Amino acid sequence: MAGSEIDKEQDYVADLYARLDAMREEAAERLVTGRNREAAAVWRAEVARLEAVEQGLCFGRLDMHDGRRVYIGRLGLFQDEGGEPLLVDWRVPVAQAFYTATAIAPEGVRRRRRITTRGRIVVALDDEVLNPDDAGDDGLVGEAALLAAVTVERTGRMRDIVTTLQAEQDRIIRHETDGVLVVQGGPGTGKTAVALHRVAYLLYTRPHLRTRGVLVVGPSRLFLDYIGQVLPGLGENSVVTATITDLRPDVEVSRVDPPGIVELKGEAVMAERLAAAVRSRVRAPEHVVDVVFEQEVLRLDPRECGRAMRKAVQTGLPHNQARLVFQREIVDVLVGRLIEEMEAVVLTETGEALDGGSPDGRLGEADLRALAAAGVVIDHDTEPKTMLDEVDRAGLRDAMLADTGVQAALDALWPELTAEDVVSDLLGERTDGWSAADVPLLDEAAGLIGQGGGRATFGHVVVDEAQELSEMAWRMLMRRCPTRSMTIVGDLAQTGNPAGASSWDRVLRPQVRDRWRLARLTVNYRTPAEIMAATADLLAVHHPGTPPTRSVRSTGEPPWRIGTARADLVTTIAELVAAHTDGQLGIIAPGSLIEPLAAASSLAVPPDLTGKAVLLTPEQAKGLEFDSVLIADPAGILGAAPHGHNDLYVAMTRATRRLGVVHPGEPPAELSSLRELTSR
Ligand SMILES: Nc1ncnc2c1ncn2[C@@H]1O[C@H](COP(=O)(O)OP(=O)(O)OP(=O)(O)O)[C@@H](O)[C@H]1O
Repeated sequence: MAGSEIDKEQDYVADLYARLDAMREEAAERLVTGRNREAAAVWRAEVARLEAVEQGLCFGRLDMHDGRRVYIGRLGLFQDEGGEPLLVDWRVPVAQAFYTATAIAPEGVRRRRRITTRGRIVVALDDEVLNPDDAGDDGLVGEAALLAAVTVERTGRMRDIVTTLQAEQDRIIRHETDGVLVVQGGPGTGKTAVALHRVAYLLYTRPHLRTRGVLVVGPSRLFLDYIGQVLPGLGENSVVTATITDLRPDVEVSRVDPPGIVELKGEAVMAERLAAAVRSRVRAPEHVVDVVFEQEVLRLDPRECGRAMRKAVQTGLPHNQARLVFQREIVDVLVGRLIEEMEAVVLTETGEALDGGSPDGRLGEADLRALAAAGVVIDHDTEPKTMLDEVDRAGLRDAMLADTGVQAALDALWPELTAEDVVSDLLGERTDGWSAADVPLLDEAAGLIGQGGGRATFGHVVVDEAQELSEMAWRMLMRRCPTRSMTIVGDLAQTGNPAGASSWDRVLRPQVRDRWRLARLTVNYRTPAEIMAATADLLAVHHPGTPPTRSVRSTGEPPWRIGTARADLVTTIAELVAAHTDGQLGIIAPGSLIEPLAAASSLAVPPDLTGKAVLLTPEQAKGLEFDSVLIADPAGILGAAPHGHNDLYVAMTRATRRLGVVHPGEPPAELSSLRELTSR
């Protein structure tokens, strides 16, 4: 590329940064002089957005057949207000061709130019002329830049891929569905990256989501830290990230359930059981209930109770709120009864006959006669009057509701519940702490009894590693997304949770019926072909029919295995870790080996993702990646959990370059075809 061409682009890029600097200055000034808190918040967000786009502000240019030239970058810049665009945001329609135009379908593009910058300096230009005559199409766009991006050394923090997004990814990012979009794809196909870029896209194209809020759910805090820089790097700082457990910060998780229990607690039928448990706490009495109020014994008929209960249930309110309706109904009955008795006393003093009045406290015929005999004038033109007016009745109602005796009687019929009581009663255990699998149960119970007030909801929810969610966790999430606008990404072959998904239809249909669309990603950008080939046996046995992903590159380095005596496993791994110098190393081991391996190699527990060597379980490794991966005791991983084969698959597919396996004794059959190293 002629130096002068780089110089020209350098001048252009320098102008873009100058414009950016001017906008930053203006935003900073407005932040200082802002009139109120809302204005300050807006300008603070704008300052953050403008700061975030410093690296790689402009990364592409399209030269169109009609002579237009479009520069593409992380945000839109204009000459001045209402003026010519200098830089087009990657999310606007005209920028799409940068990702999708091919020689066969050039979309009006004559030339696509990639502009690589370091800081504010243009260091390389890479041109593709889209000429239908030389369309050797492997489906990849900007292959050189893509390969450079996927081979770069990993740092323990995910980066955005806005400069090298591929067409199949771009189509998902811009998918127009309002409902649920499920993205199924094998390991390394960019599901996480795509989900996060889709968030940035949706926030840009549907501004109302900024106020409604976007939630990104991930499998662990470790994973959320790993992806934490991506959206800010795209200028989006307003997204909430959480694990399912984080959504209930009031619940302290302190126990781990065995897999069989996790599975049971995750099943949707638990929702029915909880609902039945709550319903069973409301019980109509079989006999008359005596309610004592200020020395009066008021009799409550089972039928009256039943009527009040039905009325309360018919409101459809949650248990604790419906309880208030029930109480009001019953207290009305009791007040009526009390008034009857009070009036009976008055009337008795007149020496006349009684008819007991009517249940609502209105005067009966005999009462009216008795009152007339006593010289009380009744105005027959208006409603028959009781001797006590509405104010008196209201006062009596309040006094009754505040009375401990009355409350005790009402509580026995319809008790106030807490979610904690409902769940521990159902589980038949008075727990000394909660497990992660209990959280969706507590949340469900809170919804049933009306404890969930103030629960945050979101306009769009992204679920990553979505195969890990139990049916109960899905219910919990749906309560936070009333519009059911969601992007769900995952891989059913990687399910590790015993209560996780084996079919998208099965988990989603009960929630959204057929309002979901499936999109697939097929190209593996992380794992080289040699490593994917080594997973073929595992996939064939446990997920027959699952199409293997197509790796974008091979490294010429097949994965290897080393057999050791069990007693030597930890020292063998320690030696390999000590000898490792090339890039970031992930050591993936069954939970039982974490402590001894950490001690032998001075590795951090819990893992530190920015370390040169990171020790984790397959569960913790989910969604992460390392330059090299060492698997310790694959048979231990296979046997440690019901979905051990999926855990091993996850472990094997975390490497961007090299994979090694150390196995005590014979290797598991699925790995026996790996090249065996006899000496290290
Ligand atoms: N178009 C792309 N350009 C550059 N890098 C890419 C591209 N697509 C994906 N990658 C990189 O490939 C790696 C894998 O991506 P990601 O973690 O999103 O995959 P995944 O499908 O979520 O994987 P898994 O299911 O194994 O967790 C990441 O390093 C990501 O940056």
